[in-house]
Amino acid sequence: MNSHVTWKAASAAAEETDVIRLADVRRRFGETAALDGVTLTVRRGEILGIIGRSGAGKSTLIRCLNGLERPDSGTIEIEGREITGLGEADLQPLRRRIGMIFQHFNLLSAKTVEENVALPLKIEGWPKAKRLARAAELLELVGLSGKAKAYPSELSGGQKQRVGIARALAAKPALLLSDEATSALDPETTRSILTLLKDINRKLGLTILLITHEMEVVRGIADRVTVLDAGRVVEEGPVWQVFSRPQAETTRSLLSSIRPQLPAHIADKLTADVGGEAILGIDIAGPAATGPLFEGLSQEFPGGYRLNHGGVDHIQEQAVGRFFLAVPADKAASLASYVERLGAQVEVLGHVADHA
Ligand SMILES: Nc1ncnc2c1ncn2[C@@H]1O[C@H](COP(=O)(O)OP(=O)(O)OP(=O)(O)O)[C@@H](O)[C@H]1O
Repeated sequence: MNSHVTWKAASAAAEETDVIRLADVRRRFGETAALDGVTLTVRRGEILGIIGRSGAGKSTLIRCLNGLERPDSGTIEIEGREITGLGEADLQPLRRRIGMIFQHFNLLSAKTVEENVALPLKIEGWPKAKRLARAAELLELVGLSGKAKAYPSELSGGQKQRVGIARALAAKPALLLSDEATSALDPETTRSILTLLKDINRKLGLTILLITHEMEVVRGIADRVTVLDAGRVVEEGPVWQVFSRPQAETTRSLLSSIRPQLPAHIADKLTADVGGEAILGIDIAGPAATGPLFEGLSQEFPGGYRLNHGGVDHIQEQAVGRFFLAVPADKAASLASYVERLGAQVEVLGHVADHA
């Protein structure tokens, strides 16, 4: 049977479904379970972030997705087609369905910007005029129309990544896989690249898989997030929900750089001995976070609490609040149940003898 025809048929059948589906994927290296039963989906049109510490299995996952690594067991479907059993010849068209961008851009220094962008089309056998026309279209999309004849060495890091994005999109992939694509860029350039990715996601309905250790990247543009730890999915969900109430210890630790933390001079005084003041950590997200939380608290507990630290952030247009309150120890339980009734999650972090 013509594999091109079956490929097309499988793609058409999966058009309305998920772009990628992994079910119970396992891959060991000796004693190390790099992927230990990973099940996840990337839905068409979404931006999914995958985060995890070094060694969590992110690179192994990427290599399994582009067929460079074969799982020991489990299934990987791309646009409805199971790929784990495919040979090299059948993997080629699959690889073209995934456009990739990298931390160090991977541009060819001896080729011009337009030649770099057109390269995947040259490999596919497009005639020169057509591929240069497509390159021009893509360079306009990424805001680099004037740089077609420039060489990579003449570009800034942000411009190089724009070229990388244009090249990744050349063959109209089903998915853009971003492998730490902003890790080598300064914060301002990172923001401009993220804005571009979000823009392309909206304009073209492009599905994006972001593999990153930068929480800001996921907070900035992802719809959903999956957290990997030691080869397992330990948490997943809409970004605002996971970032407002991380449940797994790994997620809490990964997010510690972007969530308000109890100031160190107060944390240093915390003890497990009940007495003095209790220090409560309060997470409240969604509509409840912009409601009259403090007005209500002041009425219910007049003079009975102090705000130590915290604030309200906005993720995916949802308010995400995190506060640290000091409360007389004998009032802690009733105050905690009051804010829990408003939809907050409360944790007693410990007690301090004096005013902290
Ligand atoms: N080819 C290999 N041989 C032996 N062990 C490997 C191999 N590839 C990965 N591993 C191990 O599998 C685990 C997962 O590695 P992987 O590179 O996928 O993690 P990662 O999340 O990408 O880490 P990083 O963020 O540091 O790149 C690690 O413990 C790693 O040492």
